[in-house]
Amino acid sequence: MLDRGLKLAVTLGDPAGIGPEVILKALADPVEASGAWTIGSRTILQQTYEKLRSLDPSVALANPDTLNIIDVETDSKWGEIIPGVGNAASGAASFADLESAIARTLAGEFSAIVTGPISKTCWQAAGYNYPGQTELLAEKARSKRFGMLFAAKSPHSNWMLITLLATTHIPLRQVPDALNPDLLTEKLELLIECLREDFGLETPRIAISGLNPHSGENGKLGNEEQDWMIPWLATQRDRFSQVQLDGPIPPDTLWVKPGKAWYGLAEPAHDAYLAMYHDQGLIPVKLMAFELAVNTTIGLPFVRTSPDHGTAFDIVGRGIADASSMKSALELARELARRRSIVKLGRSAKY
Ligand SMILES: NC(=O)c1ccc[n+]([C@@H]2O[C@H](COP(=O)([O-])OP(=O)(O)OC[C@H]3O[C@@H](n4cnc5c(N)ncnc54)[C@H](O)[C@@H]3O)[C@@H](O)[C@H]2O)c1
Ligand SMILES: N[C@H](C(=O)O)[C@H](O)COP(=O)(O)O
Repeated sequence: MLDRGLKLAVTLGDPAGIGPEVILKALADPVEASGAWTIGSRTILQQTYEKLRSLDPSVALANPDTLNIIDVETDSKWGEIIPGVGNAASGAASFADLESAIARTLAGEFSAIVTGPISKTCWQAAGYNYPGQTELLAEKARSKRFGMLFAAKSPHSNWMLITLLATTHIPLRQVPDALNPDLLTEKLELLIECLREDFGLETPRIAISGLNPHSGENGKLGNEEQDWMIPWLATQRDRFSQVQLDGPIPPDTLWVKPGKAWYGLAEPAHDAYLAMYHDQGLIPVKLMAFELAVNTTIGLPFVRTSPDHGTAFDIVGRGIADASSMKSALELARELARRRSIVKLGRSAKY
């Protein structure tokens, strides 16, 4: 087997959130647990295990005693970690876990990182000024070009819904100024590379969203489409003759067809979607596929996936957190890492 020895680093995310719960639930499946190393507090895993067992002894859970754990205990100077209450201590812990996972992966110890959900507010409380895990991963890996891509496999049709966000963790007010031809070129190039290398789509069909209502309605409802998006797209069509590039498509109707394809009611018209901003792309993704979608960072020298949900502090300790997205994140990480190792083997065989 080519993936023998494939090792995944699985960070707990914010230890006060549902990360530890969804990890124990997902790793209850021996296939998911194989090659997985959790990075974070053993004590938190043990406490979560005992709490969930006390709520429902029949629930399928990995026993921490059977897991590979890289134990990272947080310095007591940060104070106490309180389940369901994110604070500086939980922020410092999730930051330290991720730093450890990145350093170990860059050193060759792991093939991929699967991150539990963190709270950006708690990172800020601990003094870490990053908009999210994506940006820390890119900085540590020295990746200048990177992107936040969501992938979800439809249980109705097996179709993979793939969405890249052109802008990510910035205020909505800043979006129009952040968008420009250079940024979209970078994101489009990354998307095409990823579709080819990670998803095996050599001649992908990509739908590019407009920014304004009705894509600006010929300049009546906004000018970005007329001023630069339409000319930019014409240039990209010349550059990528093997790629179908449609757009700028009015954002309100762009996700109607993928919605039908997701439920198996129509053939998909595109292989991937480029959304202009966070919620433009993620409202449809999470509406269709909250339980299954995976957040993956593209442009890194290693594979990184994460569930699409957050810390869900409101349901911590109740035993009701759904682990499906974490399971999908583990599966996609394995699939992408395996694919990359095959490509690498192929390349080295040629020389
Ligand atoms: N991968 C990540 O690190 C990641 C992803 C998304 C959000 N976040 C962060 O998480 C924090 C909380 O974000 P939010 O409240 O907007 O979103 P959230 O996803 O944490 O919660 C939204 C709602 O969905 C529910 N929910 C979430 N995951 C669930 C699950 N697995 N099972 C059952 N119900 C679930 C929650 O109870 C809540 O009602 C924020 O700091 C945000 O930035 C992190
Ligand atoms: N924007 C993502 C989402 O809404 O699911 C998530 O916050 C990503 O965060 P990271 O950069 O921490 O992966």
